[in-house]
Amino acid sequence: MLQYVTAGESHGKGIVVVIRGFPSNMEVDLDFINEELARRQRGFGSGPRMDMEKDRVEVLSGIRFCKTIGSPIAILVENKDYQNWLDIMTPEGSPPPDYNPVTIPRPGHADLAGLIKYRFKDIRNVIERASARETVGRVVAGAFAKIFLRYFGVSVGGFVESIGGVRAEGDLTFSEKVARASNSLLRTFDKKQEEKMISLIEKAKEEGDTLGGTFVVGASGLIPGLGSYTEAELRLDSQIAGALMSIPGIKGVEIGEGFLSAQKRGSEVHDAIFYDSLQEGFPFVRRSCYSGGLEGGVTWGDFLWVRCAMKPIPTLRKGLPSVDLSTLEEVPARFERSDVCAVPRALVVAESVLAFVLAQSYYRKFGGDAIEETLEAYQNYQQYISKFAGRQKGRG
Ligand SMILES: Cc1cc2nc3c(=O)[nH]c(=O)nc-3n(C[C@H](O)[C@H](O)[C@H](O)COP(=O)(O)O)c2cc1C
Ligand SMILES: C=C(O[C@@H]1CC(C(=O)O)=C[C@@H](OP(=O)(O)O)[C@H]1O)C(=O)O
Repeated sequence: MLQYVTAGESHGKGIVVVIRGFPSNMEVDLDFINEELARRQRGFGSGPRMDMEKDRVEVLSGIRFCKTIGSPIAILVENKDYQNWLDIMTPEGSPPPDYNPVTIPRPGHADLAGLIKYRFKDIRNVIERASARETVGRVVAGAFAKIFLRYFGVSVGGFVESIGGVRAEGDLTFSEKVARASNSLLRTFDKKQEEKMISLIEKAKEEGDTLGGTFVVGASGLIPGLGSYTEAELRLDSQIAGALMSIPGIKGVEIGEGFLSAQKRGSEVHDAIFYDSLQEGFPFVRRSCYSGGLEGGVTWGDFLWVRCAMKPIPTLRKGLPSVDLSTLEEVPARFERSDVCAVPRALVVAESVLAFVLAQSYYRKFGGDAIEETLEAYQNYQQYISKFAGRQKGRG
């Protein structure tokens, strides 16, 4: 079973991720993992913290001479900002005499709910772990997953579709959109609309406000048969939705055109099946992908896509009404250094969690202690898939 766990506070020593279950002998490109971390840091609308941090992995275990050795992989990514928080984030001693606990919760953040739940007096304890700084660990795990998926010819990507209601437009394929988005400031594919989005973010910033948006993530090169309809938790759509929904700020996930299809007739949204004898490998093709590439919680092969909605950032410079819990007075919510819009950064996190779920489903299907064994099982399955049409013919 492929799994990971992250640990670490936003202003603590660093973020740690422990990943278990990857087979041995997998080539690990640390430059690629560091580039994934850098991608998570970039994106118009980010706050000043992203100029301060230079996220890079320090491998603590599980890799030798650029290859996995089958043991748990432990990685540390240091927080540069820790140096400015030593006396506040120290695991030892007690708070400095002039330290003021945080007592004004921000609407939209975990502050109040976390304070109540964990019986704290200082919201700082909540902020530190609820912060999306933790997503550093998810991107590291996702980068390993992307490396694993490459062995099977799978690539994962995405693009921003809208910010604050301004939508990118263009009749392009998924991969064309991903390619165009990859070197744009907001990771979107429509230059013209991007300018409008940037102005919107600048205006929100000036006015002490924040913005959210939507993005699409997907994968290509998939085999048919990942996931299962046999048990609720094995459905790949539920695993993907759960993983994406766990990203801080993500409030909506739809598989393919989930919400649009609710307004249409079946004949308009179910992806018809065609037989193309010239198609190599798997000849049953679809000419549309409203379903997002999943039926019954199982991939039908090649392509899969999902749309996510991110709410506006909860920390507003012009704080919404809140209550100072130490006086019970109504006061504006505290402002603490923050992003204005993190949709392009959240997209990188979403790619990572999607990659990890897909890596889990490949590993569940093919297993193996060493990557050679995983590939052997995969090749057997590929052979079965390529002969599938021939075997079925005449059986009806
Ligand atoms: C990449 C990324 C960056 C974020 N940056 C901030 C930020 O700077 N300030 C903030 O208040 N929230 C930020 N958020 C969102 C909060 O972490 C999130 O809204 C909060 O943890 C509450 O969780 P919920 O929105 O899922 O309910 C960010 C989220 C992501 C994914
Ligand atoms: C640190 C990151 O994002 C942080 C996420 C975050 C939040 O509340 O989620 C609040 C801000 O934290 P800080 O006030 O320490 O700058 C963001 O910068 C990061 O993405 O690496």
